[in-house]
Amino acid sequence: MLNLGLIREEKQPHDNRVAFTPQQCQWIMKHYPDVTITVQPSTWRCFTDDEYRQAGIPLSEDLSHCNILLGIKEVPTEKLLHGKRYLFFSHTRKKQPHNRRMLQAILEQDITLIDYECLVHPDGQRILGFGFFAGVVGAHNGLLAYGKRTGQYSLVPVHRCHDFKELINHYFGAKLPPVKIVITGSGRVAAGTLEVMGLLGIKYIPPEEYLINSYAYPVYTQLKAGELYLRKSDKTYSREDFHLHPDQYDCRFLPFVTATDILMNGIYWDERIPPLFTWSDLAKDNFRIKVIADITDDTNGSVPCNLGDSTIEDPVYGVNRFTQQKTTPYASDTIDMMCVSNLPNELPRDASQYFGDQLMKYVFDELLKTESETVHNATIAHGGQLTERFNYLEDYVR
Ligand SMILES: NC(=O)c1ccc[n+]([C@@H]2O[C@H](COP(=O)([O-])OP(=O)(O)OC[C@H]3O[C@@H](n4cnc5c(N)ncnc54)[C@H](O)[C@@H]3O)[C@@H](O)[C@H]2O)c1
Repeated sequence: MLNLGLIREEKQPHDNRVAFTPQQCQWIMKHYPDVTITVQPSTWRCFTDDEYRQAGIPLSEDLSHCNILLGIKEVPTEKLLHGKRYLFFSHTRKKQPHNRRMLQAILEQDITLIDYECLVHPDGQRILGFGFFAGVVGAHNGLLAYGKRTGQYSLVPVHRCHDFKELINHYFGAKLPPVKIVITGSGRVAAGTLEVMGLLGIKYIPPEEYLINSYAYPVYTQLKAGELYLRKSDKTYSREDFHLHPDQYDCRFLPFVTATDILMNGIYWDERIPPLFTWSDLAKDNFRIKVIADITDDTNGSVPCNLGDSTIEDPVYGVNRFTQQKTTPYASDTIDMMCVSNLPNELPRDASQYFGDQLMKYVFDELLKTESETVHNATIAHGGQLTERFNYLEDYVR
């Protein structure tokens, strides 16, 4: 018998997402007679307690009978239950200082920690992530900001919509000016931005044509890593080599800054990868980009004028192109930056459903097995010890 518990998100500020929707819970209980699900009540979850109740899913404050507890964000140490098997995003594998105490408590309390982020397919691709809806919301927010800046159209903020379906209804009849949009990346985030392009009927143009032509209707192009980076020595690109030695590559984004109104950035980035452009490029007269939806969202990262996160309530700030200072947006010398770090929380019902679908498809049966390589490889702590794979965290917890 497997007793699953969906825990209430306790980390501040409260996250509104959940691992399984009421309908998904119902489906699981119907198809897996040996599995029960109990939901800890919550007033801030995107699905209400009543929605679970109506789906026939029991609610209980006490989850001590559960053998697996599913959350989303880190669990405050005082809320951890001794000896349980937990799945959530622990953000400990890079030795994040703010989660050190939590991992220590997990070890002290004999808890098994399986980290969603470490669950991967055999080819190394991550199984779970919220990137798709980050891409959807980020693209929408970028367009909304451009509409505010130009005064040419207006869009409803996503977080005012009940769900994605309602957002799509708002797109009916939306007419955009002949704007040029560049999308970077090819992962889940990029897929979400492409979804919005499709829904709004924005036309795809190959990069070479996009660079030299003007259009009487809205268009976008997409730059994947292979189109963005070239090895300095021989002007080639190999994915494997780039991932190993990104510092040996040049970035080819610059021509696009003179041909683009909105940048939607969804490319993977770390410190060794060259940025898309520099501050001095930004100060030049021919720098045409007016709005950047930096969905990747690394402060001073692939987009150097990302000066830190913005919030769902106040998603856009301005950056003065010459003084490099943060200011109010939509002024003549500003580039307007959308740098929300928790975009999927604007569409929590859909983001949760998508997450639950992936969890169901690729992880659930693994959890039921006594031995699973997928689960084993994502297990950070077990029986009061770090697992072999995560032994490198020893100095972090000691
Ligand atoms: N703002 C938000 O709310 C939000 C939400 C989710 C994700 N994100 C960020 O967006 C970015 C993209 O996320 P995603 O979900 O599309 O990722 P993804 O895992 O779906 O795709 C990442 C892409 O980067 C490439 N990649 C992976 N490892 C790489 C490496 N070492 N070097 C170079 N390229 C590599 C992959 O080939 C893939 O094409 C990430 O930085 C992520 O943190 C932001």
